[in-house]
Amino acid sequence: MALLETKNLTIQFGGLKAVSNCNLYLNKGELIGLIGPNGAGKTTVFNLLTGVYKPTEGDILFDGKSIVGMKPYQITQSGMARTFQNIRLFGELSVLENVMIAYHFHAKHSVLDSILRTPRHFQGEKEMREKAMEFLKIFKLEHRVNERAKNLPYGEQRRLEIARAMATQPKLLLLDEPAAGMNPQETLELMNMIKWIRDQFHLTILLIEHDMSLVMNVCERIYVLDYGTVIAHGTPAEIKNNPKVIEAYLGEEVHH
Ligand SMILES: Nc1ncnc2c1ncn2[C@@H]1O[C@H](COP(=O)(O)OP(=O)(O)OP(=O)(O)O)[C@@H](O)[C@H]1O
Repeated sequence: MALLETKNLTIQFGGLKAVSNCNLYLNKGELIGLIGPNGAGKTTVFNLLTGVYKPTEGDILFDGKSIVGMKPYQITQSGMARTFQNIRLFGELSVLENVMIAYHFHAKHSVLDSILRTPRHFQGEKEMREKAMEFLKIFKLEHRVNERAKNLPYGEQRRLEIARAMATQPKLLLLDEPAAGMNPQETLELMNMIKWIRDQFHLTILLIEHDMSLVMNVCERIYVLDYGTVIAHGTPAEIKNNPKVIEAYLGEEVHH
């Protein structure tokens, strides 16, 4: 069964259809790429999926239920997490605190427990800290736990953002250009890590990436957007040889 399915998803900004009749489906456990030239509508698709924008037309089914009209926090609670193209961390907070904040979504102790400092509060905090540490280890950030997020090198900030998204215990993880600004070695490590967390946590992942060669190596299927429309969909091998895709990317080179 599809974990996520969009049906004729469309959004119009003034005269511009940023996303037009977009049909995506993601089966449970798949790692899917969403690629396309600059301005193709990739981030807008994420904003639609996460409730930042409401579609002009169409539907989004998550785990079989429509999520159109739900608020972003409700969508997060229902099991979808994302990272952003421009990193959004709490720069002044420590690495550990950044992850613990996300974990609060699933906290078993209430705010009242925290205010009253009940035993449940301390137990809850302890569990949260342990869970957060687990994710930080996976993302090789355990040596940074007490540093302020803003002082981390760029590649580590990107990994921290993913660790934080993971702490909300999502079923679906949306990653917006996770390797942007990383060097080839960091990129390779990150891609291996993404594959690993997918397997380990039985996650489904949708990954936006500008660089085609990069998604080719990790994704099982790829959707290609151009001017808001899906112009191609298939396995990496199919996408690589698709004339429409080649044209869209060649066109981009001419324009830049
Ligand atoms: N809130 C908005 N209001 C008006 N236009 C918007 C809005 N958000 C996005 N757009 C437009 O929608 C189109 C798609 O933008 P989007 O950021 O989704 O593309 P993208 O594929 O993510 O590009 P990039 O690779 O550069 O990040 C662009 O023309 C953009 O200017």
